[in-house]
Amino acid sequence: MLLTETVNKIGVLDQQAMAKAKERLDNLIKPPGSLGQLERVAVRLAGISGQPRPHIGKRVVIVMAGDHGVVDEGVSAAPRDVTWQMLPTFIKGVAGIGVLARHAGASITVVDVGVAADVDIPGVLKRRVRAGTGNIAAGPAMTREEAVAALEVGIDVALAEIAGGATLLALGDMGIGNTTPSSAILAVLGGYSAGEVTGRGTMINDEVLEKKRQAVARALEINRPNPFDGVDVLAKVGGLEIAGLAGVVLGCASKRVPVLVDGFITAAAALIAAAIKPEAKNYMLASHLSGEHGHGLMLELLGLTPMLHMGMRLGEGTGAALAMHIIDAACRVLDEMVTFEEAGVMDMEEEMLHKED
Ligand SMILES: Cc1cc2ncn([C@H]3O[C@H](COP(=O)(O)O)[C@@H](O)[C@H]3O)c2cc1C
Ligand SMILES: O=C(O)c1cccnc1
Repeated sequence: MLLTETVNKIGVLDQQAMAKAKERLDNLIKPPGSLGQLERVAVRLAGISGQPRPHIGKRVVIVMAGDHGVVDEGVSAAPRDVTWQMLPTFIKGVAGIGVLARHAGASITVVDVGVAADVDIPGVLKRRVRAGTGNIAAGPAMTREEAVAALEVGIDVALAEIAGGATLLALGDMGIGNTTPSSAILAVLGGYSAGEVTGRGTMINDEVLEKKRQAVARALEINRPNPFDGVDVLAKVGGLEIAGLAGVVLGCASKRVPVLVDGFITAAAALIAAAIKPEAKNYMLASHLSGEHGHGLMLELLGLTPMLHMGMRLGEGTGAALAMHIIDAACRVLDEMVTFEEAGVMDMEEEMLHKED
C-alpha cells in the first residue's frame, strides 16, 4: 500500500548537514544569529535536504480542491459552486494564487480530489475520490477507504512533482466550507472545544458563526473521532482536499523535500499528516500566520514558527507562495555571504581576544 510504504520512509532531519549550515552561518560576516529566523529557516532546509548549502530550484504550489456536505448547515458565506468556479481562474493565473505563485517563480498544479459538481475543467488533474464529503454534522465525511485513497492521491501527486524536478512544494486549498472540518480537526487533535477553534472563514457574520460552532460541536459528538488515529479523524470530520494535502506532506517528507504549509486548512492537513507520522513535522515550514482564529493553535501543535504576519486569510496557497521569497533569501544568505576568514575581516571572537591582551 502506497500510504504505508511512504510513511515508513519518513525519518529524522540530517543533523550533520544542520551542524555544518549552523557553523557556516556563525562564521559569516555578521554577529552570530543576527539574521534571526532567516538563519533558522536555512538550517532547517539543510536538515531536510541533507545539503549543508541547500539550493531551491523548481517550486510548485499544489492546490487541492474538494466540496463539503456540511455546507448544507449554512456554515459559509459563499455557495458550494464557487469551489469549481474558482478552478479555471487558478489555471489562467488570475486568482490570488496565480499572481503570487507567478511572482515567486512557482507553477501551480490543481487537483480535483472531491469536487461535487459534475464538471471537467481543462488543466485540472481529475483525481476525484468522491463527489464531495458527507455532512459531518450528521455523520462521517467519508469512509476510511476513501480517506486512504485521497491521501494516496496526494502522495502520488507529490511524488510525480518531485520526480519532475520540484525541490520545494507548497500546499494550497480550495473548497467552500472547508474551514468547518479544519476546525473540527483542530478540536480533536488539540483537545479544544468547538467554541475555541471555530472562526469566521469567508468572513461570516455572528449568526452564521453560531451555526458553524454548533455544526463543529455536533460533528465531534456524532462522529467521536479517535485522536490517536489520524486516518479516523480525517475520515470522520475531514475533507477530501484536506486528505490530499496531508498526502502531499507525507510524500514530501518521504523524499526529504521541504513543504510549505499555508493557512488554516493546509495546517489542518499538516496536523493529520503529523497524527499519521509525527516525524512528518520535520519537513514542514510554516509560511505565515493566518488571520483565521485557531491557525496559531495549529502551528503551536505542530511546533512551527510562521515566517510572515500579514493578516492574510485567503488560502489557495497564497501565504505559502509569498514565503517562497523568504526561503530563497535564506538559501542565498547561507550560500552567498562570505565568512570572516574569506573576507579577511577580523572575526568577533578574535577581536575579543585582542581586547583582553
Ligand atoms: C471567491 C472565493 C475564493 C476563495 N479562495 C479561497 N477561499 C477560501 O475560502 C473557503 C473556506 O472558507 P469557508 O469555510 O468560510 O467557506 C475555501 O474555499 C478557502 O480556500 C475562497 C473563498 C471564496 C468565497
Ligand atoms: O487561513 C486560511 O488559509 C483561510 C482562512 C479563511 C478562509 N480560507 C482560508
